[in-house]
Amino acid sequence: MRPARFISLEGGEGVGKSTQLRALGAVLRARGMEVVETREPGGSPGAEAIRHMLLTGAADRWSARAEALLFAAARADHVEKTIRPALQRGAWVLSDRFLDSSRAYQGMGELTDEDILTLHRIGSAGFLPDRTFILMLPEGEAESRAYSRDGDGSDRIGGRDSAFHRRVSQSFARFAAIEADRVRPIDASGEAAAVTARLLRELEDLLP
Ligand SMILES: Nc1ncnc2c1ncn2[C@@H]1O[C@H](COP(=O)(O)OP(=O)(O)OP(=O)(O)O)[C@@H](O)[C@H]1O
Ligand SMILES: Cc1cn([C@H]2C[C@H](O)[C@@H](COP(=O)(O)O)O2)c(=O)[nH]c1=O
Repeated sequence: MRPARFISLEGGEGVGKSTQLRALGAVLRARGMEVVETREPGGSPGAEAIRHMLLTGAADRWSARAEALLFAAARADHVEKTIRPALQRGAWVLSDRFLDSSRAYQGMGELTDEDILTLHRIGSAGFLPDRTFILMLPEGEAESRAYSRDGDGSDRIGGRDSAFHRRVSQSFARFAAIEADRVRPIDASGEAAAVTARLLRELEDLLP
């Protein structure tokens, strides 16, 4: 029997991660697999409480260092309480964002990529997904998808300026280029069903 797998979906705001996570979950369940759909920040009661603290309030509510530590703490709880137990009982776990979001959002300013990886080693023993998909979409398209969903209301981090979000997207693209074994770029344009088909092609070698 093939082992349970941990898959993360990553990318900037509005690229279609949540939509694809649900679609992928439905396809895998139709094959008889147990699937746990989860998200970050969040995915366990403790991490959901931290999510609320991270995504609400004033833009300067947290310093860059406090913010990175809170994401790492939420992830530690998520891994321990939700992800590892699900994998141990044989379920596949699909997570809407994981470590690479911290690397892309928190690891390119006051803190470096190495700092974020160090926090992850401390918080979650360096636990990594078996495969990570980076959903890629031209900037304007992602923005208009997010706008059609949220209007002007975005969360504390989503509301940062477009230069910030451009750097985030560039960081994600870099991870896909330099960590090609784990991290796969996926063209997120076109119909949702076409994107799901691209994801499944890139997952085929791991499927039972
Ligand atoms: N392939 C697609 N074509 C057109 N619209 C789409 C497509 N996929 C998703 N959408 C729509 O775009 C919006 C953003 O999608 P979704 O919430 O899945 O993105 P996300 O990456 O999870 O966003 P965020 O990180 O900001 O939460 C939603 O309104 C969704 O219905
Ligand atoms: C995991 C993680 C997330 N973020 C940011 C990215 C988004 O702006 C929000 C999460 O909102 P979503 O609608 O659920 O995608 O949080 C981050 O900055 N760092 C992280 O590690």
